[in-house]
Amino acid sequence: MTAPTSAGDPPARGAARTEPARGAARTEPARGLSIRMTTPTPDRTAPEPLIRVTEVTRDYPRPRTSLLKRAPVVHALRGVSLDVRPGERFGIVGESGCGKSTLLRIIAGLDRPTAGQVVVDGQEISRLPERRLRFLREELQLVFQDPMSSLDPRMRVRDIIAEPLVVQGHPASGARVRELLDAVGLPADSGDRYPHQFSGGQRQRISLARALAPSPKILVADEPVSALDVSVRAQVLNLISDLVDDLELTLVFVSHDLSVVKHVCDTVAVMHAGRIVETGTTGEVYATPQHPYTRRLVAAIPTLPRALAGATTRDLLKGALE
Ligand SMILES: Nc1ncnc2c1ncn2[C@@H]1O[C@H](COP(=O)(O)OP(=O)(O)OP(=O)(O)O)[C@@H](O)[C@H]1O
Repeated sequence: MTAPTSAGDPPARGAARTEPARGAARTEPARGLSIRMTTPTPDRTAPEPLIRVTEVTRDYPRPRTSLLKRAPVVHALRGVSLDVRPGERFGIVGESGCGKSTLLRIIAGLDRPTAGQVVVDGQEISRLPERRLRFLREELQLVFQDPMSSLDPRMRVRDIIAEPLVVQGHPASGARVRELLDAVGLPADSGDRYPHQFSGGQRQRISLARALAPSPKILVADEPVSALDVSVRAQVLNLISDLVDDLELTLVFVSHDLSVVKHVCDTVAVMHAGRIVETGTTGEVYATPQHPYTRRLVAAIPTLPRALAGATTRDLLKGALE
């Protein structure tokens, strides 16, 4: 990723990458999907990024409070620039209200910037009419925070998963739906059931299966585990990570939680008040944060006391069990 900067910010880190590439050969693909067997290594030398955001601003008008005054404006994004390379796992972190979801919506062509440019796979999308965004609807798929509200409760799971294919005019065979269910670790008969018959983690697996149905190049995830029980978060994060590897996806992953981004992403951009204040590999940003805001975020990551870090549940409950 090329380092984005905003006027007045400390310099963001450069394009140099010191973190080892996530390139080890894998032995097993995600279950049931026909895929290549090696993990993609982010292509640091690719001439063109898959996503290039240049000086994007987004202002939202607020309701007028007085006839005599101009309507106030929320500056949700203030000159954001970033590049995401093919195969990169790009995390965006920052506290609530800093503009993460707005940025994702603009990258996904669901909202338009007030100014600036967004190029996805070589096409400038920010001014394209909806009918010319069809390529984006196929290449880029989204997973949202709350699977219950993003899955239609009246539809069977098989129809939910097939929906993006049907909308795009592609055949949606039962075999393809079963293949996708298998890839996300759900039993084949899940297709006959409804979303409310699944747990939160399973519903997020359904969302992932639906997102993967059109074989996208880019997966965009907006806080995909923050509505889930802590106990299932790691499973869903590992699943996302494996699917991204196995299907050679490019991932854009938003979270307010740095430890979640560290788990999944190789690159991170830290957002604060509508700007990106720091970017770099997750390794460098977490080890040596440069911007004061990043330093505060990193310092706030909860860590177990060293003595407890390697302890088993039995060790921790020892006194109570005896
Ligand atoms: N459609 C809208 N109309 C008016 N203001 C908006 C709209 N969407 C977002 N905003 C405002 O823009 C700012 C950025 O919002 P955004 O949802 O992008 O932040 P976020 O970092 O994703 O926060 P969260 O994690 O809470 O979703 C906020 O002040 C928000 O209130």
